[in-house]
Amino acid sequence: MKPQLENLVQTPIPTKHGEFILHYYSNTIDDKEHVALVKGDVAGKENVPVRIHSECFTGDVLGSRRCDCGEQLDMALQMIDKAGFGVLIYLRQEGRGIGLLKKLQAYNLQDQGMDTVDANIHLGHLADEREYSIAALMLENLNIKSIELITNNPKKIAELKKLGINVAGRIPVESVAHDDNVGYLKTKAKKMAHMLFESKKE
Ligand SMILES: Nc1nc2c(ncn2[C@@H]2O[C@H](COP(=O)(O)OP(=O)(O)OP(=O)(O)O)[C@@H](O)[C@H]2O)c(=O)[nH]1
Ligand SMILES: [Zn+2]
Repeated sequence: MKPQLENLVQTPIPTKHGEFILHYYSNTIDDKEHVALVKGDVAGKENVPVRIHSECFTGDVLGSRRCDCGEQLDMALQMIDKAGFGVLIYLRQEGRGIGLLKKLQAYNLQDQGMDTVDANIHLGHLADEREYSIAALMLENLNIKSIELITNNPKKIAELKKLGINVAGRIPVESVAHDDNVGYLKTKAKKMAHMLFESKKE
């Protein structure tokens, strides 16, 4: 049976990036609380700016400097606010899908010299175990015709296209690298094909 999604509640959330409507979804794929933060009128629209953000408790909530997630979240909301319409889909697939416990273990392995990809593999996981069918169902539920995806990750774009989402373009979201995350960002560029440091490539 095709996975099902239900839009159970919508409620206004005023943020520092203006007013959004938070949509709470239940689904038949997992028991996680996936949400979409929607600004303006997106139904029936083309080229809607969309950020599909995977949960990062350490980066999003604690402001960890090991990664760029918190900054990307903030930058994406700012972009959507500026555009006057758009969607932030917040998927509860912590740690690129391996969960918080394993991500924290992976951090300790990274402190012993492994990079973010090898640490996942050492723990018996894939480098990236995420899956975007819930995001695709949310976009369908919101009746969005085509999106401009806020991302540096080409794999995310390819996965969404495979799920039938019309990705009309990409909006880069590059934070400023610093000492605590530059190694992590370089690994993402080198091993995961993220479009980072492009202007600095010779
Ligand atoms: N396993 C693991 N997960 C991480 C690590 N650092 C961040 N994450 C998780 O990675 C996810 C974010 O993925 P990223 O690869 O940073 O970015 P992306 O979403 O693929 O790409 P962008 O759209 O460009 O941000 C979140 O779920 C984080 O919890 C790490 O070192 N190990
Ligand atoms: Zn993070």
